[in-house]
Amino acid sequence: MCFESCILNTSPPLSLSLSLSGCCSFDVENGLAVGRSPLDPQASPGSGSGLVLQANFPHSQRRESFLYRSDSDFDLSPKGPSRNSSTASDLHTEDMIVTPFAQVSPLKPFHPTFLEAFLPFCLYPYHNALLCFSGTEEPHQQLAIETLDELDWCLEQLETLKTRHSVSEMASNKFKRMLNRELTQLSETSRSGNQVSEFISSTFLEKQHDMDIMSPPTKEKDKKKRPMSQISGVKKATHSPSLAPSTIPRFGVNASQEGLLAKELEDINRWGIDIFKVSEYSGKRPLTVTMYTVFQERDLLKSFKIPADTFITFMMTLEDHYHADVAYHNNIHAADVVQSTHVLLSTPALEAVFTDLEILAALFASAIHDVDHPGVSNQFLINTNSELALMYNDSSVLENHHLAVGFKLLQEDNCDMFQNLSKKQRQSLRKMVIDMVLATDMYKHMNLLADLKTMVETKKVTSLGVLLLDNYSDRIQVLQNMVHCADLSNPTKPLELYRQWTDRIMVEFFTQGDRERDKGMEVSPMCDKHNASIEKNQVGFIDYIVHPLWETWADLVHPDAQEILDTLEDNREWYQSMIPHSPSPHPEGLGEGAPTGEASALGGASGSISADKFQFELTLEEEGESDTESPPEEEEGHILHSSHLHWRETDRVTVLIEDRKPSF
Ligand SMILES: Nc1ncnc2c1ncn2[C@@H]1O[C@H](COP(=O)(O)O)[C@@H](O)[C@H]1O
Ligand SMILES: [Mg+2]
Ligand SMILES: [Zn+2]
Ligand SMILES: [Zn+2]
Repeated sequence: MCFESCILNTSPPLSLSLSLSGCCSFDVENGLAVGRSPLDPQASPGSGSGLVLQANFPHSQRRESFLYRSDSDFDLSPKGPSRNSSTASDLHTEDMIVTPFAQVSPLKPFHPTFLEAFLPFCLYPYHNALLCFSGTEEPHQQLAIETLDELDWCLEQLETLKTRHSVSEMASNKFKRMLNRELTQLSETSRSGNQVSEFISSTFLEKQHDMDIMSPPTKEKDKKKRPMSQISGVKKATHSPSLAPSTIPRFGVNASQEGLLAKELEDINRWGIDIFKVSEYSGKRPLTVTMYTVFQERDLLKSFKIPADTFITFMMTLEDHYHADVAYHNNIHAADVVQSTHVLLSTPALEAVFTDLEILAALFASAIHDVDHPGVSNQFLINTNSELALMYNDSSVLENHHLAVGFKLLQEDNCDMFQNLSKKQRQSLRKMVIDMVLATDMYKHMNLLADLKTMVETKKVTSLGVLLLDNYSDRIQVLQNMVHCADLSNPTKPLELYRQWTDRIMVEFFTQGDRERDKGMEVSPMCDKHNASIEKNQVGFIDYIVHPLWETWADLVHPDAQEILDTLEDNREWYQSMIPHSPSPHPEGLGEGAPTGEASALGGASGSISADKFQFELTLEEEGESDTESPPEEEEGHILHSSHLHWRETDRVTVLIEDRKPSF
C-alpha cells in the first residue's frame, strides 16, 4: 500500500504536508529512512499569516552525503520486514527525512485529521470495531486497519521518543554510528584509508572514555611551574592605547599597499575573497582590516557606539595574540572565518532574522575563535599534560582558552570595544560568544550537525519566507552552525585558496607530528610527514565531514548556498583526481610495506612536488633551541638531526624542503 503524498491541510495557523506510504518506516532512535514530506503546494509562505512546517529538500540531482544511506543494522520497522517490502521506486530517496525526531514528530497532531480526511469509511470511533472484522473486510478496510496500526505504532514511538532520550542525542547517536560504519569500511580498504579514517575519527568524534588508557609519565620539565592563577598567553600590549580617532587610516591600519588592499576588500561581501592577498597588502594585518571593513559595512561601530580607536587597538592586540609562526591557525585563518561568517550572515534566507547584537556576537566570536592557538590539537595538549589541559580539565581545552584570552584582552588599555553596551547587552553577548566558540570544538561536530539536520527537517518559515527562529536555543544553534561552517569552509572556496589552506594545515600537522616523535609519543593520524595521504585525506574530510555539514546548511538556507556546494564538489573531484591510481615508484623514505600508489606527505607519491604545490619554505634546522632535546635519530636511512619543521610564508614560490629527498 502506498498513500503517497497525502496532503493534509489543517486550518490555519498551521499546515503541514504528510506523506504516508507502505514504504514509510519509522526510525525513532534507530534511524530508518522514511519518505520525506513533499512540499505542500497550498502551504506556500505567502498563503496566510501562519507558520509552515516546510519540508523543503531541494537537492534531488545532487549527490547526497552518507547521512542519507541506510542505517541498516538499525532499520527496525514496527512490524518487521513486510513493511520494507516496497520497491526501490517507492523509496523517494530524494525526499528522505533522516533525523528521528523529524520522522515522527509531525504525525501526532494529525492522527484524527488524517482519518477524517482520507479514510471516511474508517472514522476514528470505529477503529476498534473495524479491527474486529479483520477476517472479512473489503480491501479498503484492510488498508484502513493497517494504516491505523501504523499510526498507532508511530504515536507510541513518539511518546517514548520524547521521554526517554533527548531529540538531539538520538540524531547524533545515529549519525555517529553511521559515520563509524563508513570509517570502518574505509579503514579496511588500504593503509592510507585507515590513516584517513583514524584522522576523521580522532578529530571529529569524541573519544570513548577507556578507563585503562594511561597518560604518558609526566616529565619533570612538563610539570606545572606556577599556579594557574592567570590566563596564560596574554602578552603586554604593544599598541599605543591612544590612537587619535582623527588619525585612523582608511582600513584601520597603515596598509603597506593600500590601493591593492582596497581592490581586494571590494570583495568583502563575496564568498572566496583572497584573504591571503588581504594579509599581504595590509602588512600582515588581515584580521584587523577585515573586521574594520565588515564593521563599517554593517555600521556596527555606530550602532554600538564603539570608538574607532578602541576598536582598532583591541583588534591589533587580538591579532598579535595569533601566532605568526603557526601555519594554519593564525590571523589569516581568523580573518577568513570572520569574512566567511559575514557572508553567511547576509544569506537571503536569514535576512533580518538576527539582531545587531547577535551579528556583533557572531563576528566577535569568529575573530577570537582560535586566538593564541599553539598549533597543536586538544589531544596533544591532553597527552602532554599541558598546563592548558590541566586548567580546563581536558574538555574543549583550546576553545576555552581562546575564549578566556579573547575576553581578557578586552580589559587591556583602550581595548574594551563593548564599553558602551548596556549591562544586559554585554551579558547576552558574552553568553552567545561563549556558546559559539565552544561549538568550534570539532568533537562537537556530530552533535551540531544532528541538531541542524533535525531543525532543517522540521523547518519553520515565516510568512515572509525567512526562517522562523523564535527561541534562544534555535537562534544560537543556527549561529553556532554558521561559525562552524565558516570554520570548515576552506574546501568550499576557490581551489587556489583551498589548496593553500590544505598546505598550511598539513605543515601544522607535520610540525605536531615531529614534536610527538621527538617526545617518543605515538604520531597522531595525518601528522606523520613521512607517511601521510594528503589528497586522500582531503577527499575523506570532504565526504565525511564538510559535505554532510554544508549540504545540511544548504538545505537550511535553500537555495542560497548552491554555488558553494558546487565548488565543494568540484574541489573534491580535483583532490580525488590527484590521488594516484597506479603504483608509483616507491617513494624514497617510505620503508618496506609502505603503500604503493598512495599519495604521501608533501605531495611525494603523487609524483611531483610542483612549483606551486607547497607554498611554504620548509627548512629543518639544527637543534639548539626550544623543546627538541632528544638525540639525533636515525630515520629512513638518513640522520634527522632532531629538529623541527619551520615554515615561512613566501610569495607562492617553490618549496624548499631540506632533509626530505623529493620522492619522485
Ligand atoms: N583542509 C583541511 N584538511 C584537514 N582538516 C582540516 C582542514 N581544514 C580544517 N580542518 C580540521 O578542522 C579543524 C578546524 O577547526 P579549528 O577551530 O580551525 O581548529 C582543524 O583543526 C582541522 O582539524
Ligand atoms: Mg579552534
Ligand atoms: Zn578555526
Ligand atoms: Zn629525515
